[in-house]
Amino acid sequence: MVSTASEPDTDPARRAAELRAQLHHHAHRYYVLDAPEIPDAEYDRLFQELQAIEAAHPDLLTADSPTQRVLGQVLDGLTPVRHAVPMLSIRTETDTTAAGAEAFDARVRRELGVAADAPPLAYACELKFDGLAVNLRYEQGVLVQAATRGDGETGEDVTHNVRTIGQVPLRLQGAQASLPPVIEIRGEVYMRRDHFERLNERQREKGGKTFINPRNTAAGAIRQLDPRAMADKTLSFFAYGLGETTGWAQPATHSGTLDAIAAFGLPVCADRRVVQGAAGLVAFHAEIAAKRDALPFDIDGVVYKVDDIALQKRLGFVTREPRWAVAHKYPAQEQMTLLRDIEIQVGRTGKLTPVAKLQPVFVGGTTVSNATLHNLFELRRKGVRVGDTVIVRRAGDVIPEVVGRVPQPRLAYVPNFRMPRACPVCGSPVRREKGGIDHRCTGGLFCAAQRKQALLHFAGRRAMDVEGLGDKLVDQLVDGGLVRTLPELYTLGVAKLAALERMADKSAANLVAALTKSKATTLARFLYALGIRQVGETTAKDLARHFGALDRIMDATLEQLLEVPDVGPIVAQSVRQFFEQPHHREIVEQLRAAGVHWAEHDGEADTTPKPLAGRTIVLTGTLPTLSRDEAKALLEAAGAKVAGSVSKKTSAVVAGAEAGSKLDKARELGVPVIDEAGLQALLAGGPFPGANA
Ligand SMILES: NC(=O)c1ccc[n+]([C@@H]2O[C@H](COP(=O)([O-])OP(=O)(O)OC[C@H]3O[C@@H](n4cnc5c(N)ncnc54)[C@H](O)[C@@H]3O)[C@@H](O)[C@H]2O)c1
Ligand SMILES: [Zn+2]
Repeated sequence: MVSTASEPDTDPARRAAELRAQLHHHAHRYYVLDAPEIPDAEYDRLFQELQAIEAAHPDLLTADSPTQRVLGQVLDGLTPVRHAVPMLSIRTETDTTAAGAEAFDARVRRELGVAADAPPLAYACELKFDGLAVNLRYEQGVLVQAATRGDGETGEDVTHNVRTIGQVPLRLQGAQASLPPVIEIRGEVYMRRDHFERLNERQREKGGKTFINPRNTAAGAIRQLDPRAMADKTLSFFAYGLGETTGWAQPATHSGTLDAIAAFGLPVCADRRVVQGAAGLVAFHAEIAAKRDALPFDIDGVVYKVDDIALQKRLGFVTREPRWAVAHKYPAQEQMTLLRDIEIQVGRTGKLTPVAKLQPVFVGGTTVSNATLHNLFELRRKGVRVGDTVIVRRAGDVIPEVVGRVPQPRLAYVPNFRMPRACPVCGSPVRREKGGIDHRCTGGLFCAAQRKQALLHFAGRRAMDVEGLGDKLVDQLVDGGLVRTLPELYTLGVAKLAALERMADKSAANLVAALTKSKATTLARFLYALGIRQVGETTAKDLARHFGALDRIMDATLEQLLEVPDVGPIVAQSVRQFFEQPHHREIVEQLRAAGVHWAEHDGEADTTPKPLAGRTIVLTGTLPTLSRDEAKALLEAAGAKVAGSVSKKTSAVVAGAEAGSKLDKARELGVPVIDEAGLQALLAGGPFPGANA
């Protein structure tokens, strides 16, 4: 563990006061500002330390101690709501082993005075969602108010925002007469992990501020004054309990109550079960632990509740917690640790990612010593520097990331991190596109980090179309040092290949044959195969058509490139940059020397007839003889643009067997529909059908 401040005081009274002050500060950051400075696990440690001191020195207990009250507060601007039934906290069992569950069962049985040989108690087991508690008040079946927990007695009115959550029904399901006059349903507003990742991905693309974790994002969004702040955030909801009810016969069990709530149309999580005794609790805890990473949302534990409502009533409450429930935690998904260094990793697309080298820390169930910092902009915005105490998050199968630093003074000056000017893998210059966020190695095919990706792309069906050269084989070829550059592919012989694992003589011979076959290609395919950034299939075709010869493309100036229809400054720049690299030219020469060839023409002087110039065609369904790619190639050769979806601008739809929604759309819009025979007629220069030209 890393200490956050100077050495703690050893005098219990002074230490207790210090802890109370710290906990109040962090509770304010967390509950009121939705901007915690330390991970929950650290807060919990401080909390437990205070609890332990108070237990050992009861005279030090104060009424305002964070251990005695729920610490939320009403935010300025939101209307306070007095809860008819207080919203409590839940006692936490931090012993993440089976002992945690056994201790709860033993306590409940003792408090109920259950005999040692009595049958086991039934418990309703649920997930502990990591979000924000809200109370939904329905009157005559209509949602009239949604409120946060606040300090438990008084929450804040967030009806305006909760209304925007699609999963929360504005009206309960069921016959009007069967709906209770008043029912308050309690549950957790949360953000799914994929929604959170997407939100942050968008922020990163914009160079905007990223959010720390789904919990604080959800809590922050729901407490905004302006519901427009919710627009780009998708929140979800799970119901787990009740507040005030009138005129409703509540089922006799908690699990039955949740069934009834589900029948009203509220989402109730399917991962819940009624179990018997401590053994059942332990089994549930283990079962959920195993699937925690695969859940689409964050949980920080499971909750056990005595299922029988009558027993719940007998057990009652202590200060801030019911006696009949406990939260049994899992290892935290956020921890703090020391940032030892920042290194650069070069990805398969050449992107340079700053990676945090951490003092190893146990987070989200594994020991983490590397975590991503995404990009220079994010690193700078988070303000992290080597030597800082940082917060690391690892949740689900998302790669661990540094989400921020723990604010504390630095003892020494540490310079700000800078991106290297040369790629640490291949030494090529590093560039950032104008207005872009990412730094990239310009080494392309020359860079070992980009080699596998480059080979796979090169061999792809729409590129050089080398049959049988897939993922696994590329891994073997590169890792085994057989292929370091694209041209080396063509030096592979049967003997070398057959020596590879899982490679028989026959398959080696097949691959060599496929490589030989791929040498006869087109200029467009070859250009596309080189993997020039921004040059997709269509652009490659445009360039090939316009220039006609590779040398003219390699030597083209920016101005000349910009003359190509549909080529803008970003593409032109990228083509220039690629061919400015001497090793790229070398690779091209070596490929030509290996026998890769294509037909060239005089470019502008291209005189092949273009009967379909200016037409946009959509292909759908299976044609009797032409494959989709063949049809596309023929159409493009005739000057047509092949589009993926039907609109008013579509000139015609070529429909084959099992054509689906595109055909319906064409009919709806009155776009002419033809079959393969009709297509052949058009290619031959026949008249164009229908009115949509
Ligand atoms: N990082 C910080 O600075 C900081 C500061 C304060 C609090 N915290 C964190 O907040 C948590 C403590 O807070 P608390 O008192 O708000 O909540 P709690 O952990 O005591 O649990 C009560 C809450 O659990 C939620 N919950 C989720 N699933 C539930 C289910 N199935 N049934 C019932 N309730 C369910 C409800 O929102 C409920 O209000 C801790 O995890 C603590 O680390 C962190
Ligand atoms: Zn490189």
